[in-house]
Amino acid sequence: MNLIQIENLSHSYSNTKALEEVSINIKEDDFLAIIGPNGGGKSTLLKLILGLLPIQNGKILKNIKNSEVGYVPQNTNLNIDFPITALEVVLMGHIKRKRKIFGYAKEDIFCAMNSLKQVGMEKFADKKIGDLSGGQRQRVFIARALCSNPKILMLDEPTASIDVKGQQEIYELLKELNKSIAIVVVSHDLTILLNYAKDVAHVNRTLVYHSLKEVQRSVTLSDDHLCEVELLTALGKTQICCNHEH
Ligand SMILES: Nc1ncnc2c1ncn2[C@@H]1O[C@H](COP(=O)(O)OP(=O)(O)OP(=O)(O)O)[C@@H](O)[C@H]1O
Repeated sequence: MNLIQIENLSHSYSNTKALEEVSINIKEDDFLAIIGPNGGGKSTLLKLILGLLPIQNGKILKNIKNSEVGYVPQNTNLNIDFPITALEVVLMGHIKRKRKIFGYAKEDIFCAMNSLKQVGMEKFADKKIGDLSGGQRQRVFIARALCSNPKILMLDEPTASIDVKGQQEIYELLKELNKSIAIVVVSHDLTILLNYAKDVAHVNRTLVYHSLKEVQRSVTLSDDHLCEVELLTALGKTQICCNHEH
């Protein structure tokens, strides 16, 4: 089932045309990587899907509620010195939360703990967010986005400034979550493309969609090792061809 249908979406900022005639569907079991050069329009696309920017041209049809689109923004490492625990960060994402005068409602804490459990961080509930590693912190932000039981989880550069081991753990977590939630990741990191994503959308004002299996097959067929530049070049084109010499 299509959870989100995007049809002929265009968006401009004063004189800059950021997106032009972009169409793509997001289905319930998708693991979609959105890649492309700096300034290509990836964040604009994400913001339009999330309703953070008004639609100028084209359509976004959602077969789910807005609250069922979970979002993990970029740069969530900001304000890590703020004295707040992992559990409190997750509670902040609880849309139905009834704030009591002192503390939180029991059912909200139960829900938040459940989200922390989903990302393997329940033992760190009372730790200050600033005392966690980059990878652990990102898991907490994912838990926050899981609070509203999303059908799609959208993440903007989820592994930026996280060490390799932490990145791997985040990807494995996303793979696990993808058993029941569609995952959409904006990333410059090709690991996610090569090992985790099922499909890829290359966004550079226009959008070119590829099934990743087909891309990998065509890129690896002509070579023993996968050249990242070739892969990116191939993804930027409608026709994939990697028969040239190294
Ligand atoms: N608020 C804004 N006002 C004016 N121009 C903007 C604004 N936001 C983005 N742009 C321009 O729109 C284009 C697309 O930007 P966008 O941030 O969507 O790209 P991106 O692919 O997410 O880039 P990056 O990979 O660097 O984050 C760029 O040319 C950018 O300069």
